[in-house]
Amino acid sequence: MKFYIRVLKYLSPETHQIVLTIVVSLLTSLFSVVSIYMILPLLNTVFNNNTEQVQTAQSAEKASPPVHKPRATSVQNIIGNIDIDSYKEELKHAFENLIQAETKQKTLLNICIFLIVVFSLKNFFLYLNNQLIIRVQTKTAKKLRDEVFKKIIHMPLSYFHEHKVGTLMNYVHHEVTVVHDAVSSSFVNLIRNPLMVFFIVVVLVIISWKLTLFALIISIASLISIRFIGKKIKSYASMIQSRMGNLNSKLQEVFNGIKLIKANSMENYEVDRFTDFTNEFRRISLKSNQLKGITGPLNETFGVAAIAIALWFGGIQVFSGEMSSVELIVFAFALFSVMQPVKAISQAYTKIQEGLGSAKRIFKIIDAESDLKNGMREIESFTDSIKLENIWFSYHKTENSEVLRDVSLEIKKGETVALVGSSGSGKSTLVDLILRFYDVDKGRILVDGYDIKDYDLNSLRKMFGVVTQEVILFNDSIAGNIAYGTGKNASAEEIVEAAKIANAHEFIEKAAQKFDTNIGDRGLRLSGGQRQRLSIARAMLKNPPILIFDEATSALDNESEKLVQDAINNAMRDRTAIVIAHRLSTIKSADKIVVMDKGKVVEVGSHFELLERNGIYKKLYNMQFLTPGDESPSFHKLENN
Ligand SMILES: Nc1ncnc2c1ncn2[C@@H]1O[C@H](COP(=O)(O)OP(=O)(O)OP(=O)(O)O)[C@@H](O)[C@H]1O
Repeated sequence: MKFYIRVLKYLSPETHQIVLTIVVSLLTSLFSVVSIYMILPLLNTVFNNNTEQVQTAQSAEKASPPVHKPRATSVQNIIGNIDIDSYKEELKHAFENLIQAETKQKTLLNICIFLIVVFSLKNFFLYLNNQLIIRVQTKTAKKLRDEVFKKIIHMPLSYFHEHKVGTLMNYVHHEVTVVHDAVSSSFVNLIRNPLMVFFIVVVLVIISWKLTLFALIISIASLISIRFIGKKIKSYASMIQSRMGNLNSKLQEVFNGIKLIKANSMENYEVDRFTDFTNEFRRISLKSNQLKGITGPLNETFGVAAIAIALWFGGIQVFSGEMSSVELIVFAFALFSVMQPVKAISQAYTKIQEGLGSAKRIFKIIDAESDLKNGMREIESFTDSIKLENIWFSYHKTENSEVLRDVSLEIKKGETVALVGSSGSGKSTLVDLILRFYDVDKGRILVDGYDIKDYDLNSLRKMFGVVTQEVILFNDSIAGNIAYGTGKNASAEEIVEAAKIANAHEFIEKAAQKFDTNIGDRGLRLSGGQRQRLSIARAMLKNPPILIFDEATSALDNESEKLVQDAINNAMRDRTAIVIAHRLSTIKSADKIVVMDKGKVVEVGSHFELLERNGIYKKLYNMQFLTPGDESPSFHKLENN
């Protein structure tokens, strides 16, 4: 219920539209019922051939054996002071006055015209009603979708490690759609259909309260059984929902790693895994649909049973002269008409339950607290240094899982600091902590003397330009890709200038539409080195005081590497830079080389100081450059320098 109220709160700004929807629902229901009730005078007029003069329902009734008095008494006995029969008579009179004409034929014509008008109005209001519901429902879904996306995108990086991409996509897409459907179902089945049922029941009671009572008992039995099945369906539905998340993740994983799959001829293996998955998915869908399928036939069986009992009981009343045969026909028709909304109401329970389940999951996302608290301090420029003071960090927050242990380091403005060390020694993690993708467990990181936790995250990250090995490019023009993330409208000149610094200008000029060339989905139409240089150009346009290069050249061939390395050297001029590199050749000229091993800083010094120290750096250096038969040009380059 709590969640239902919360979903309703999303609708609350649309109060005027909701009120209008209710009014139109009322009119729709009213006209639907009037159109059913109109059949009574129509049948009376058509079936009564005895007189030339107007044959009204009342006169038809009067022509039948006297039945009202004993019935009126019995109704009064049961419903106290309410004299239903006299209301019924008044209603009939009102109708008859409206349609009565001098001849039977004219009366019939009036009835038919009235019928067309009433049905037209009913359908007009039905259309209006549906349109109003769609407006509110799509607005609610849009609001929810925007909010979920906004929340997710602002969550810290750790959140994305904990949640599969497919599951997150499922929240934004599928779960919101389920709530969207539940909203319309709520409007129709909590407002329009109940009103419709109410009005039809009034008609039924007017015709025969006894028959109505029978039908009501059957309806209640039907509702109870549907409710029971609804619960089962709900649990299957949420199971399918979570599997849908897995499906998205699975597809994402496979298509992103398509190169790896093909290189290892793993297509068939992936097909088998996918087939296992779809088999399981089908099994659950089948079970859920088996249950869903029972709902319809069960409803109809109960509905038909209600009508059959009503007809049997009504027939006996007609035999005993308590009601006319025309009334019985209209009663059966009205009862049949009430079945559809009752059925919809009973099925709505399942739909609304599914919607509430999705709403619950969506609100869990919306309410998720980010463990990275934003600071208030703005940082306009980098003036002094970055200091890491005895920092400890672990991804899993369990004992002995620390990735960084008691790391202290100072990076002064204008310095180029290189991080080296074996794979998994914690270099990238250290950089991620400086960017505050995660918070340190112990110790602190200071930028210009203030803890980075005190800074506003956006303003802190504006100080950095990051170039990583995996370059993320979008399906946009080259210029658009370079300008991404600058937060300003970069001029064409600025973009060209950035491209020049990044050694990218030459290949861009050769492209079909130069800077306007679309680079295709994820930049696949570019070589690795070109992508790297675009990424450097992007960092240059942002013009940050501190640059971070994470393995920026490790995936390139020697020619590309040289171009990218030159671009990096250009970019680093007059800037503070943190460089992570596996190839030691690329960081030889760094002011400070920090050697990391198993999460600790083990050596710090210049290239030659570290070689002299004869420690881990020397070992790494020997491994990379002095292997017999190593023809690495990097080696020659280093030695020639
Ligand atoms: N998101 C993560 N969740 C859990 N553990 C992680 C995560 N990222 C990295 N690690 C672990 O932290 C340790 C340090 O990883 P990190 O990427 O910082 O090392 P690295 O020195 O940059 O390695 P490489 O040179 O191979 O990139 C490794 O043991 C790695 O498995």
